[in-house]
Amino acid sequence: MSQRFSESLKELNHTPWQACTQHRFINEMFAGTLDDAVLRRYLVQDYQFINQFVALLGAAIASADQFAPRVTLSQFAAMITSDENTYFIRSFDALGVAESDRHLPQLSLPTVQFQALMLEAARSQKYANCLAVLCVAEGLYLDAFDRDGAALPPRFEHAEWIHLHANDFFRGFVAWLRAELDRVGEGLDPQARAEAADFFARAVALEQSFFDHVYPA
Ligand SMILES: Cc1ncc(CO)c(N)n1
Repeated sequence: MSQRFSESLKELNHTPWQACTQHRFINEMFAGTLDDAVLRRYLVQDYQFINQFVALLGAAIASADQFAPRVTLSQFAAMITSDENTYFIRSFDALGVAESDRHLPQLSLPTVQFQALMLEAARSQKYANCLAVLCVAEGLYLDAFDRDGAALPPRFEHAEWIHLHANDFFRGFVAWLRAELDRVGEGLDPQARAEAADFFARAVALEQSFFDHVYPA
């Protein structure tokens, strides 16, 4: 009972969580050896993920129970829609991504499924469900990209993506998200906890298929 809710969810999903944090995509990005075609597919699909992700942040802001979490979530939304958004645009330019693929690409199955999961969490209007999905998306990326003592690769498309998910602001936000899921989880009845746990598990599985699917079969 004393275990943190956020920690217990991570442990329950340990196998797919670890498959993501040790994924070849992350390793190749750190090594600077990632195939441009793989990165292009990833970024084109991820920009569509981010679109719905910002909407999920909006739903978390709307369903939060206090002003303080609204402020923290809004500040994170500000980062995503400024520094992270311009990273995508500059990377699309560097990788020669066509205008149509930036704004209206053909969506892959994992992208469609992830968008649907985020929309479902948003529409539930339950803060805990929104937090569960946010905790996966950001917590998993922190665990994947925040590697002790690892040098940044030379190209900005690789280095900046790593840095966006391994800096003090991001570390602080993920620590806050985990504590917030613990706090909100405390007040839930068993059914609502199970519902949030289910969102968490589905999000982890989708993170894995998202990394997998940018590689040719
Ligand atoms: C699919 C996916 N999950 C998480 C993140 C982190 O925001 C991202 N950019 N894309």
